[in-house]
Amino acid sequence: MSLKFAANLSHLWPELPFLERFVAAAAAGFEAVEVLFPYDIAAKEIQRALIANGQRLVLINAPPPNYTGGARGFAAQPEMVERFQYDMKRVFRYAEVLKVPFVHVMTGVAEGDAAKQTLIDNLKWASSEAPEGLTLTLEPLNAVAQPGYFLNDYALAAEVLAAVDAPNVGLQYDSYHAQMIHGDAVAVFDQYLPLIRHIQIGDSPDRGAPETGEVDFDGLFERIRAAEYAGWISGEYSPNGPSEESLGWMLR
Ligand SMILES: O=C(O)[C@@H](O)C(=O)CO
Ligand SMILES: [Mg+2]
Repeated sequence: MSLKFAANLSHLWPELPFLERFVAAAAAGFEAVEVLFPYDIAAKEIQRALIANGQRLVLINAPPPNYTGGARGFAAQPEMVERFQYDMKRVFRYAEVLKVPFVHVMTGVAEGDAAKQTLIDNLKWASSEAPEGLTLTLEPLNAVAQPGYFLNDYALAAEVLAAVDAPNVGLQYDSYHAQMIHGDAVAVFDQYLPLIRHIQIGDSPDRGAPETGEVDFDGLFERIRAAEYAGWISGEYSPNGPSEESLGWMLR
């Protein structure tokens, strides 16, 4: 089976103005892109870029940090429940206009049992409010990249997902974070495969392009193929040079 690739335009082609990154990604063969926080730009403008370049937007993050003071989410913050619901409604409208299939819900900085329960409750609410066809994802982020971030471990993500128990909420696997957190990105993929709905790839420890660090990409792509994974695989890393020259992983 052929794998489906996407380019993360928040990371790739950093030297280009935002809307020109769609053009560069199309020229490199990407029919799908993801943008972590597109909310600075009117949905219409992004829609125009997608149509002009024959692309679809497969993932955005929530909530919009430019709109909510820069925080990397607050889905696990007990005092922010009202704001979470308000912001998620805005995210749902944005996702609907752009027909986005995945929204990564960010937990923010938090710790403890109350934070975990808040995250579970917020996700239960969001899963029942999400528009048809939209899947919400949780992505464990490593403590070097996101100090104090609540969801910093795959086992914790699995625990939360089991408690939420909703078909439209799943795991976002990122090889860079998996390697940083657990030391073996391939083992993490194997262990949590049944929960994975979306994949991002980058190497560790510097978050460079695949094959510039410690992640075993031969092993990872072998497992992805063996699993007959039918979702998206998005390049989310900081290229050390022209982005076009960092795309060897697509040939796998
Ligand atoms: O891996 C990451 O850092 C991203 O996927 C993300 O969503 C953090 O903003
Ligand atoms: Mg990621």
